[in-house]
Amino acid sequence: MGLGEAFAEALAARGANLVLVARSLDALNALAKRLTEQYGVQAIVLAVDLAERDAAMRISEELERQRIAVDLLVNNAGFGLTGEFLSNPLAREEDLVQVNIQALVGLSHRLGSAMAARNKGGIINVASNASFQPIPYMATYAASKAFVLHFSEALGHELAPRNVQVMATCPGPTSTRFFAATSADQPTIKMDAAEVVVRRTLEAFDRQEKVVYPGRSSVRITSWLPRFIPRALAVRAAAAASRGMGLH
Ligand SMILES: NC(=O)C1=CN([C@@H]2O[C@H](COP(=O)(O)OP(=O)(O)OC[C@H]3O[C@@H](n4cnc5c(N)ncnc54)[C@H](OP(=O)(O)O)[C@@H]3O)[C@@H](O)[C@H]2O)C=CC1
Ligand SMILES: N[C@@H](C=O)C(=O)O
Repeated sequence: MGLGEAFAEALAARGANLVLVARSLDALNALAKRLTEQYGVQAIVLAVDLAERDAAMRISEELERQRIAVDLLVNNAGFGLTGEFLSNPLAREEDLVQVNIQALVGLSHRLGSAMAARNKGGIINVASNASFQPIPYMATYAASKAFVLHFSEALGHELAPRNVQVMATCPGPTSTRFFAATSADQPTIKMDAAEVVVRRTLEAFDRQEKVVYPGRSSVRITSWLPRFIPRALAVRAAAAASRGMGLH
């Protein structure tokens, strides 16, 4: 189960109506049907490729057309690229920036504006344990997640007086399809379950936390270390970890 499906299920279990966004229409429809039947909520499906530059605009226009006001935006969609930066097609690297950063900024701006106007709302942005240091052989991905963390903290400060709560969640390796799409060699035993990561994320959001580390503590420690060692050493250590995961 991906983190997006786990968020959808946990929120449906709390009685929330859902707008589900991804590219895979059949999978979205199957999930919407299951959650509607199981939890009695409404679930609307929007099949959108967030790698397209106008994706956030099209989503917000469709929501306006259907007169849907979003109370909680979960910016979860994202993907990783591994290996040497120069060995990846530039178009894929640019897609990553578009999906992991630009779409998240676009949706935060468009839906965040509507929330601020209503003086009520919430945004959860999915960052990562990769947010805390540069990671050679995952360079663009880790940088995108550093962006998500910093952006969320700053936006949270700006939107707090408008009663819009913003939180970044920083999972460690989690058992989803994420790693299958990369060259990483990551045994499942070392990963957290998506349901646990989502439960801890939503509990932290309920406590009005700004940043949450919903993974196991051994991973959280690796997010502290770079604060206490020279940056060049942190980069070398991250490169060694990447090699350990078979990324180079
Ligand atoms: N798994 C992990 O170890 C960690 C993951 N994360 C982050 O969690 C988030 C969810 O990933 P995870 O569940 O693990 O991975 P999955 O690959 O299982 O899920 C990724 C989700 O993003 C959607 N998505 C990907 N590309 C696009 C696109 N171009 N347009 C629209 N939707 C897209 C996918 O749907 P579809 O393919 O149908 O479009 C899918 O729902 C990501 O932001 C990831 O970076 C953070 C830390 C750890
Ligand atoms: N666990 C992280 C990378 O190694 C991530 O998937 O974001």
